[in-house]
Amino acid sequence: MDIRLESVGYTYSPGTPFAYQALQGISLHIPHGRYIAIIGHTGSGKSTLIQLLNGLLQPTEGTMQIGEFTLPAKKKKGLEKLRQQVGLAFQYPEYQLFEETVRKDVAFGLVNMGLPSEMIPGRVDAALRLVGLDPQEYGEKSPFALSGGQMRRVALAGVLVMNPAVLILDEPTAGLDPAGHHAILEMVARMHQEEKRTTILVTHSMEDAALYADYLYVMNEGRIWMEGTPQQVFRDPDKIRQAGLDLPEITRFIYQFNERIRISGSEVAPLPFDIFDPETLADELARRFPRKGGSRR
Ligand SMILES: Nc1ncnc2c1ncn2[C@@H]1O[C@H](COP(=O)(O)OP(=O)(O)OP(=O)(O)O)[C@@H](O)[C@H]1O
Repeated sequence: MDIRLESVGYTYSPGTPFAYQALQGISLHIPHGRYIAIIGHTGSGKSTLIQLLNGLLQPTEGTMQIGEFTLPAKKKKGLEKLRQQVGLAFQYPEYQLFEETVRKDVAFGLVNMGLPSEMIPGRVDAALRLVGLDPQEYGEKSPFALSGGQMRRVALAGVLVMNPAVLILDEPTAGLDPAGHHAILEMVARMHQEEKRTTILVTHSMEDAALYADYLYVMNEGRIWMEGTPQQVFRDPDKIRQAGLDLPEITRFIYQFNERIRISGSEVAPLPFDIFDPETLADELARRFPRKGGSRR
């Protein structure tokens, strides 16, 4: 499902004294199957943009084409269908859990869309497995008797059960500890690899954007400030900082390392800027500084 936005703008409460233009001049093309990250400081327009993408808001300027859907749409019915195909997991999605059991909660969207009841249990259990929860073990539990990370998985299963063509995750790891953070993002990465569903991650973490996404949009004051692969975007630290953001820590290290070897006139080769994970960095450094004279043992 390709996504195209042409000069899209969005104004809250237009024509009133409270009118506020949150987005302007947004043009972008996301081909199907990409893993995108949207980054930007607080208030830069990320949430407004993703609410446009799933039809919760309609553009007040410009046009959008999301698969077969054209926006602004004249009929509400089309927007409901769009929302089924573009799944949006809000920040702290666990606050939206409300049913007595995990299975009932995950089934909610399917029941609502009128899917025949005999088709529901199979889809619900498959969605639970997809997020790493055993349906036998968790299906009949109360969602409120689960850990924060497990609740988030249940909420995500409730989005995935609709089998959306596009999955949007608004800060999916906010409030989780480092292990929970890593587990959720690894799970999303695995699902993306297996299912090639367009995935859009909204994040404040430059590290996560660089590690997981193959294309980034940097938002600043309601506009797209930069876009490109992580390597392209993080090659311009001044522009990143002008948007109130910083480089991933590994990229900062690489800049400093390359600067040191340049100043010292060392013959060590500079590090490439396409490294975003510690293991690859360690390998590159080990190659540049092999132990002399073999093992000491
Ligand atoms: N309902 C609303 N009415 C008026 N202005 C709004 C409304 N919602 C958001 N805004 C304003 O629109 C701008 C963009 O907000 P948005 O929530 O899209 O930013 P964001 O990048 O998602 O921020 P955060 O990282 O804090 O979630 C902000 O200046 C915000 O104050």
